[in-house]
Amino acid sequence: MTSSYRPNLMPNVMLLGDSGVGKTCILMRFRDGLFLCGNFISTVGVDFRTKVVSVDNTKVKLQIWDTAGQERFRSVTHAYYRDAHALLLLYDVTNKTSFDNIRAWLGEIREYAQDDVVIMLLGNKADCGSERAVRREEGERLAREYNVAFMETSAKSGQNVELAFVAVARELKFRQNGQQDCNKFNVQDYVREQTQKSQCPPCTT
Ligand SMILES: Nc1nc2c(ncn2[C@@H]2O[C@H](COP(=O)(O)OP(=O)(O)OP(=O)(O)O)[C@@H](O)[C@H]2O)c(=O)[nH]1
Repeated sequence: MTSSYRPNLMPNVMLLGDSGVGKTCILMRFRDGLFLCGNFISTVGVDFRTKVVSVDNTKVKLQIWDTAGQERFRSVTHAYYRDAHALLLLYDVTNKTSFDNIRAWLGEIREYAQDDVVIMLLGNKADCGSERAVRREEGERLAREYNVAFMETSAKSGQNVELAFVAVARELKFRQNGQQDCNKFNVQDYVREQTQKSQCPPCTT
């Protein structure tokens, strides 16, 4: 029956961050499980994809907007902020400038997005160990300062990519159910727990 495929929730999720940080690759990894190595074609304006995720028994159809990081498209992308329910804000851990620019991105978010938008900061390209220019702790500190969730990701290895989208889907589902004030779900705690679990050494008992 078609009704079983009807999503309960269809939030808009936007990908933001400097050009080249990996927004399109994160989306391709999440949606199609693919990574096209070395294939950098800058997004023009805004691109759109959907993917359904299950949160407990709720189907959440994420409507994902992949924006161009290039400055010349800024006025186009600003027009979409207002309709976003969640923002995944990326920097590239091998590119210090992209990290330094996060404060400016957060300023734009404050100016153009809804006050209650869910924001998650992602340090992408975590697979590039030897080229790293931004330490994980720096990302964590910045996220704490702005009171947003944080994790490092890799579109190449898939590290934390699914988790990032599922975490915002969970947060949005709980908010829609009016449970945001009940301490039942907190996206920052959830992300911290889940990333700690994945970093734990294997159990020996
Ligand atoms: N090693 C590594 N490379 C990545 C990763 N994510 C993206 N890249 C590479 O980074 C480059 C840019 O990726 P895109 O996803 O096109 O970047 P973007 O943020 O969408 O860029 P704009 O569309 O210009 O805003 C490509 O050459 C990708 O192959 C990652 O997690 N690890």
